[in-house]
Amino acid sequence: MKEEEMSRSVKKLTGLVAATFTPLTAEGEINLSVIGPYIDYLIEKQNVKSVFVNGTTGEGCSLTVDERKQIAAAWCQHGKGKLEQVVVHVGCMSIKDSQELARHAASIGADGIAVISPSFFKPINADALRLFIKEVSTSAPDVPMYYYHIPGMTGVELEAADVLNGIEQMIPSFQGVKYSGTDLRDLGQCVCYCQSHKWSVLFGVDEQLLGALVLGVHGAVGSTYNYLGLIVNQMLSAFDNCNHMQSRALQLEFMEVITFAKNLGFDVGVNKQVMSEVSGLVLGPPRLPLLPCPVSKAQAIAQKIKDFSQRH
Ligand SMILES: CC(=O)N[C@@H]([C@@H](O)[C@H](O)[C@H](O)CO)[C@@H](O)CC(=O)C(=O)O
Repeated sequence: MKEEEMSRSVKKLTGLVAATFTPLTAEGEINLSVIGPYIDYLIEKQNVKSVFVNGTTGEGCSLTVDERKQIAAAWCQHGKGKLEQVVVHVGCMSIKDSQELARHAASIGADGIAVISPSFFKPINADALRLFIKEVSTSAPDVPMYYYHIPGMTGVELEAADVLNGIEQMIPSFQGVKYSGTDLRDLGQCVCYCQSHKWSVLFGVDEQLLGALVLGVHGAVGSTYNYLGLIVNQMLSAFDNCNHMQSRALQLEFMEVITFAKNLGFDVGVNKQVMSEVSGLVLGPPRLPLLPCPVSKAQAIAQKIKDFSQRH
């Protein structure tokens, strides 16, 4: 499909997208039975209707290819008629695994796929990373492709704007970038480049979202929208209505909550337990090397979140 045809047919990815956790049993096996109730919780309790599965929050890189397929299929199947978009993260260390996951995502009707940079053998320049993304996209040529920029986890510091430069010549299905970084100059360059192609820029540092909205990002993908979606949607509305006092107040209060969490230690394993405490969903433990979170720590953070939610 050509770039202009793709742009016409694609549902633009905007607004809040929950980066979902992966439910595991106490024994550490994937637990698909939670996904149906999880979708109902996101929609009914958080007014969040799009998801990003098998990403960082979903411990995607700790799962087997087969597990990732089962999880992606369950989100697509249970989300049919309920969720607006299911975007599947297919990034792996092996390009063959990423291609297999991309093919599978296309077969289950995913609304989009995303890929991080490989991080063991790292691309030496933007050309190499663009080529990697292209070779993955050829396995799902009609599925919108997003580059998932998260240098804090991959250690790949190539500027996202450099990766975007000219990518439309190589990948007609390319539709934007998920920017989980704090370099606002690079982010601004991505916004400019994406605007000219009608692509989406989705920000992934939840506690800094307001700064990115000012630069023109189209939405946000993050872990905290699993349990703070209602509040952050209020912030988005305040921003859209130019109520800067209210949007700033909400963002600063949000930062307080994240600072409290980070001071206690806030990794995906802790975050997963916090989600279980707040939502009542039984998401189970994280997978090694992440360690289970002491319930008391998760409860302290969950209480901060509940207090924040109840104040608005
Ligand atoms: C490093 C990390 O996990 N970052 C989160 C944020 O949502 C993060 O949890 C949040 O900003 C709180 O610090 C997301 O960017 C991750 C993400 O989008 C994903 O799970 O794929």
